[in-house]
Amino acid sequence: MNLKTHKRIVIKIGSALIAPGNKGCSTKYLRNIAYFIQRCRQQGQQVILVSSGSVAAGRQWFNSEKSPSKAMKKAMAATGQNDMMATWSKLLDMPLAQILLTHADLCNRERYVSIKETIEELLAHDVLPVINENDTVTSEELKVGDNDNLAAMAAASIDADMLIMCTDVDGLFDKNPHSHADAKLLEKVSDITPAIYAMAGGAVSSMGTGGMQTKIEAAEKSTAHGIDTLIINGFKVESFNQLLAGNNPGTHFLSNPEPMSPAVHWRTHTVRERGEVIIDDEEYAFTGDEEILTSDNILEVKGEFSVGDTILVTTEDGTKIAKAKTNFSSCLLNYIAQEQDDKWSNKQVLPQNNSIISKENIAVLGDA
Ligand SMILES: Nc1ncnc2c1ncn2[C@@H]1O[C@H](COP(=O)(O)OP(=O)(O)O)[C@@H](O)[C@H]1O
Ligand SMILES: N[C@@H](CCC(=O)OP(=O)(O)O)C(=O)O
Repeated sequence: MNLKTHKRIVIKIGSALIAPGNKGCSTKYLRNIAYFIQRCRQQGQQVILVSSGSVAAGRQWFNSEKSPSKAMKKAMAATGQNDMMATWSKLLDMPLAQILLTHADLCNRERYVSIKETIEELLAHDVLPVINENDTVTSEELKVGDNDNLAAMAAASIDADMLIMCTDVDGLFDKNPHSHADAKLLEKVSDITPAIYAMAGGAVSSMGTGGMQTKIEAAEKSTAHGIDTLIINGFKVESFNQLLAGNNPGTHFLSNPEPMSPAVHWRTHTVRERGEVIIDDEEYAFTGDEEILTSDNILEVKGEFSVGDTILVTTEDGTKIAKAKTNFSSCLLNYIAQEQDDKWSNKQVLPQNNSIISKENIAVLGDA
């Protein structure tokens, strides 16, 4: 792992670094990070910042009980976002651009392309993009929910080659270091298996969202796109010195040498499925030009979806086969599925050999 060989770096900063101790924004830890960003840019590298901390920064202005309501958190975010941007502006001698996103923005192909084009333009003009989730407008359905996954989705959208997640511990340990004194740091992870996920303890720092679980999810997304991914301790200046010296100061998740195509990656790792089609368990070829999945194959349809939505294709035993764009609505597919159950009905609802899913950019899933 050598930072210097990377050209486009996404750096994600956790809340505890922005507003340590819940006392509003502080420059205490951000100075080192600002210096690191400046050095990267001097070396000719492009940097994109994903900054958490709006809720933590805004908290001081609210008479907040221990666990604030969703509405109060949104109000804190709206207040703290301003302080957070102002703090970065104070530390970074460069123009900054604020980009507030929701999951719905990233799932919509037109908006996704628009986000990518805007960031490309900002980078071409040496403006530093600062991304956060648009907490004020999010709902359960619309939100990413944590900035680790948001950073990975953003990194993939702009074809970054490195993602650095700065947090309050040295990296991924084999168990939560806060509750296990004998926890050992993993320096390199080449395969993100269920055993790696099992290392993430439930605990999250007092200010963070998602803990190690969401960082591993993010690493799975970004490495699949060919992005080298690091978790480092953002409290320690030494982490940044080591990075600049070309060393790995934390946990390095190795990028996949054979990354997915960007469109397949988007469908697999950014878009959420709106429903599910359960098919019979014959073998299907999800590549090539042949007809792939016809109405004859449908056993059951779950959820409500429209033409063009992304759906999950599974078999009866729950095996996930693919994520793909549907050519038909759930309403029509449900009708067809029911017609097939009716032995006396011989209705031909769809032309034979009419594929249920679009043949473009099918994401074949691991189980297939
Ligand atoms: N296996 C593990 N290795 C390291 N940290 C872990 C592990 N399991 C759980 N954690 C927790 O994850 C926390 C970091 O995540 P989080 O609080 O969400 O930080 P951030 O705000 O930087 O995103 C650590 O403080 C630690 O309590
Ligand atoms: N959008 C939220 C950050 C959510 C989040 O993921 O926080 P963290 O786990 O500290 O990176 C905020 O600005 O407070």
